[in-house]
Amino acid sequence: MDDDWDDSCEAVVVPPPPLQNHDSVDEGHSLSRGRGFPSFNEDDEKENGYGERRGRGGRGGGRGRGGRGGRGGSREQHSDYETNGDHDDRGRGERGRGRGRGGRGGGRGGGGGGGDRNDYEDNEIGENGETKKPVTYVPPEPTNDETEIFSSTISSGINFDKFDHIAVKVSGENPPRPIESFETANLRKYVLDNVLKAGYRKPTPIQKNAIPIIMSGRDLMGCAQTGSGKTAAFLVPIINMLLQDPKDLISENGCAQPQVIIVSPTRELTLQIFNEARKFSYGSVLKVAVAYGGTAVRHQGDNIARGCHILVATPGRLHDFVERNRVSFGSVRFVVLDEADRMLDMGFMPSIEKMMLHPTMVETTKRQTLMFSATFPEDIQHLAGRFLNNYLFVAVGIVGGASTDVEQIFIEVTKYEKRNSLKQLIEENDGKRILVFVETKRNADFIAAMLSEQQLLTSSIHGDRMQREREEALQNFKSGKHCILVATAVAARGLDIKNVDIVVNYDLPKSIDEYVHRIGRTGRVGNRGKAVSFYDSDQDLALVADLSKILRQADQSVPDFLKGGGTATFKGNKYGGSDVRGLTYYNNENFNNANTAVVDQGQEPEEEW
Ligand SMILES: Nc1ncnc2c1ncn2[C@@H]1O[C@H](COP(=O)(O)OP(=O)(O)OP(=O)(O)O)[C@@H](O)[C@H]1O
Repeated sequence: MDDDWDDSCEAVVVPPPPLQNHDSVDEGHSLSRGRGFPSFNEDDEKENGYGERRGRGGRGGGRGRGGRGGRGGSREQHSDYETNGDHDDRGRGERGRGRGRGGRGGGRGGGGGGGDRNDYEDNEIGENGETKKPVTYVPPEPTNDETEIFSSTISSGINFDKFDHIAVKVSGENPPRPIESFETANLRKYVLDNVLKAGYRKPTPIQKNAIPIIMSGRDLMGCAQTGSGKTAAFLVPIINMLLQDPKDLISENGCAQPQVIIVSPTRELTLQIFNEARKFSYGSVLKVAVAYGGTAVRHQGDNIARGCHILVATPGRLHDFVERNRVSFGSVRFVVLDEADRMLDMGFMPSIEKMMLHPTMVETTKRQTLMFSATFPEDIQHLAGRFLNNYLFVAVGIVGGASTDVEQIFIEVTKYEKRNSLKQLIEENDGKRILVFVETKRNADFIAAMLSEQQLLTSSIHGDRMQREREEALQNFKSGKHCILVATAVAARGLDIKNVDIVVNYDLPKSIDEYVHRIGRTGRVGNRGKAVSFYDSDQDLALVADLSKILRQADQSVPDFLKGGGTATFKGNKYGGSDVRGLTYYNNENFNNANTAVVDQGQEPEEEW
């Protein structure tokens, strides 16, 4: 299963009392000052659930962790990518785009026919249909407080208006005109009010284009830089259309038939999209439900069984419910793949195929299929084509390019210098909110413990942590209670966190796509951000060409040690991204001239560097 790789260790989690909102999270779970990190004794780790770890609060952050650190250096531990798929990246292990993905595949067998499970235990279903240990974590109920619902938005920054100068390319047949404003987008009053309550004054380029495309009934592949409003670009028109043309909410024999299925690769991103969907449908009749791994099955199942228009899910948990006959796809009007390139690479493809080809799934021409990401390698676009129907392709700026609002700094280090470099960087940026990416789960714990010893309030998030811990870590970072979050790739994509001042790549990722997503956790929606990456030539040489291309595209200087590294592996170029169908691009400004004809001009040439 793709998204619940760590659930089996959760059998011993004691369900917390229902919490009204995240702010009321029990402080005892804090990871600061050495509390709450997984034991370094592997036996302890096996036997201890979260509760027991908490009980060791008095154990100093440092002792024992020092020993772990020594081992960390010599003992290679694979990342979330390679070992258990963490959220999403198991077995990927590639450098560069579109090549060498492999290793995971397979997905869970069985279940294609809807399954015959109708039980309602808290056990999750394993990869081969086996029943796993029960998971009892019940997440806090989502808030109903209007102010809180609408406060999650990041305020747009000083560069927001510069979005308008980014080249937008649309390809495909009969693209509708982009909208100029939310007020003239023919939105229903409820929806427009919610958009305005969220503080949106002007649509971003992806919203200007995607909203009319979706509202005209078309399929879409949308590519725009990190933090440029892709979520609202699909949620707003979908919610508008559901309200415009309401269909009965169907839930028969406890089996819900959602009209919208939105899938994303990680649990936290799924939860975030769920909250965004609640925001834009606030006050309406629409019911939004969420399903993601690491949480009690029964709890989510009960909510879903009451019927929902919109279901936001991770693929593993979604299939779990499908196999239990709790969800079917017979009423689907929209399927959305967020982080679509990730959802369609080898790791998640089996799950996506299973959903798209499920016997109950509405056929391609009778639903709308929408895919969004900041990165969209061409080989993945090819794979996507079979799930789409005569789609439009929208590229805002360079497909796969980094946000130009992020200043990218590289520091050349050896692996032995990394720790001191990190400490120094944190000292120099006292009080700033810093997100530190590392490659391995073990290292995430080690670095978090090391920083906690220095009295720096630190959380960590990775695939070996229990879901409750993951959500608390993220919440502590979001609320500013902890200034530092140490994360693996599980936090690289999609998370929208206010005031992230600096992203640190303590370890550079294996692929340029992930680099782009990681640094995109800062510098969002027109705000400026900074990314500092530790470059270790022993480890990171294969990424050099891609990094220098990304830097040049963002008009940033390339340090000498990143020059001359061969040919970049990805094809985004200065003049907009490419639609693999080789169709003509219509720039936004030329929409008056864009007619119904589609002219095949062939593939855009790769830009020379
Ligand atoms: N038109 C707008 N005006 C002001 N703020 C906006 C607008 N659209 C989106 N935002 C805000 O911008 C932030 C980033 O949006 P979102 O998370 O949808 O970005 P994204 O493009 O999906 O990024 P990523 O590629 O990292 O997933 C959110 O806080 C969102 O509320």
